[in-house]
Amino acid sequence: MELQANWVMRHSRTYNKDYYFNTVTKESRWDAPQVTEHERVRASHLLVKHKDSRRPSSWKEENITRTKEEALEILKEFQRKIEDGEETLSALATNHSDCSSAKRGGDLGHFERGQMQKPFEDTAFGLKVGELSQPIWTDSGVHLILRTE
Ligand SMILES: O=C(N[C@H](Cc1nc2ccccc2[nH]1)C(=O)O)c1cc2ccccc2s1
Repeated sequence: MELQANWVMRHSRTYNKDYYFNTVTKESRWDAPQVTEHERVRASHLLVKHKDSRRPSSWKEENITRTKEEALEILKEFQRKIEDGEETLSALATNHSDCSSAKRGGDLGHFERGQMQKPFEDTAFGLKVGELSQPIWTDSGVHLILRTE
């Protein structure tokens, strides 16, 4: 089982059982300190909506009529540019994201679990800082997510 940083398992001869020792704080415990996953993350995203999106409208386009397939093709082209280092997600989100966060380079700020649509949350919490997601679908459309904190 993964231990939190600086914790090591030791064996107590007095009680003949294992205990846990923090090499930095010198604290010792009988119970293993569980790894608590990060409580909140910060992420930016680029959203391409389609005609069946929850709100098929954006600052860019009053009435969005593209199909889901077209939205995905558009997003995959953005993904290629970001992965090739040709463009940044922030620059592409500013000009092309159908989310109002486009005005902030796609930055959504910090959020905890329970705040965003589940597929988005699960993907964001599964990313390492600096990692870009694959295209993911929510009721809003198809997104690329970049975890920033
Ligand atoms: O829900 C929003 N915008 C929707 C589109 C959308 N749907 C999302 C679903 C998950 C994460 C971000 C998402 N953005 C819209 O503009 O139709 C948000 C905009 C902003 C702006 C700043 C910070 C948070 C948010 S959440």
